[in-house]
Amino acid sequence: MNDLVISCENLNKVYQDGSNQVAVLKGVDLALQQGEMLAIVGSSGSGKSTLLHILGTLDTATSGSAKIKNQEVAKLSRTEQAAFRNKNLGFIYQFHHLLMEFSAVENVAMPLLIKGLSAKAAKVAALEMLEKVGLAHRSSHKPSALSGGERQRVAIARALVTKPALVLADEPTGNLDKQNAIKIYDLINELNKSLNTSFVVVTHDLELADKLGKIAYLDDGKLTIKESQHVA
Ligand SMILES: Nc1ncnc2c1ncn2[C@@H]1O[C@H](COP(=O)(O)OP(=O)(O)OP(=O)(O)O)[C@@H](O)[C@H]1O
Repeated sequence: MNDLVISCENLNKVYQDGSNQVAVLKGVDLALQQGEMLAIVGSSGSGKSTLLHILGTLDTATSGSAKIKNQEVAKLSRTEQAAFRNKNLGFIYQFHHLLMEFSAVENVAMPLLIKGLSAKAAKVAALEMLEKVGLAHRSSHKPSALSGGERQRVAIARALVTKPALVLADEPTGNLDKQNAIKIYDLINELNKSLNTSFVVVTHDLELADKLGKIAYLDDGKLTIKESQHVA
């Protein structure tokens, strides 16, 4: 068994837009080893979110193969896909999607409660993860009492608390200023090193993309991958 966390071959996605067919992904190949990180860049509408959704089992390709941890995810039933997501994947979005009426630690504990952990065990693990993202001292605060950067840290802790093999992030710093965005990418690098979690991050910002190990350029439905110049 290889250690590929992502293996895509000849992935195609065609949207039916009224009577028009729109080909968004045209024969995308992608391989990522466990622990590697990848930034996906490309112009608006180039298909970055579409690709991320396919990798996240939230959408299916029109044709081709998408394996996550050697599992052809399109072959799973909807219920199996949900279980697969809970076990193997974490998600981070531009707008953190935290539950505003719950504290930071309650937000981070939520995926573990859904998995069936006891409230006590979930809280202990959530506090540990908040410590890793530098927010242990803000654990009892609700999102409304946190800064934008702190909220994104809580969202990262929530994505990682189940120890997923792969985290998929769509413009995770799109809502932050540059200084805070850089801090979030530094944190992603730290967590990648300590947990061996793979990250695939969609961003418009080439400078931030360069902080991850590889950059994939999506253009006219094709993906070109380059090693970044960044030395961690
Ligand atoms: N459900 C859909 N039906 C029809 N067309 C769609 C659908 N979803 C996305 N598209 C089209 O597919 C193309 C790719 O969309 P996608 O959201 O993946 O791009 P993106 O690179 O993430 O863009 P952005 O950077 O603006 O978020 C766009 O032209 C979009 O309009």
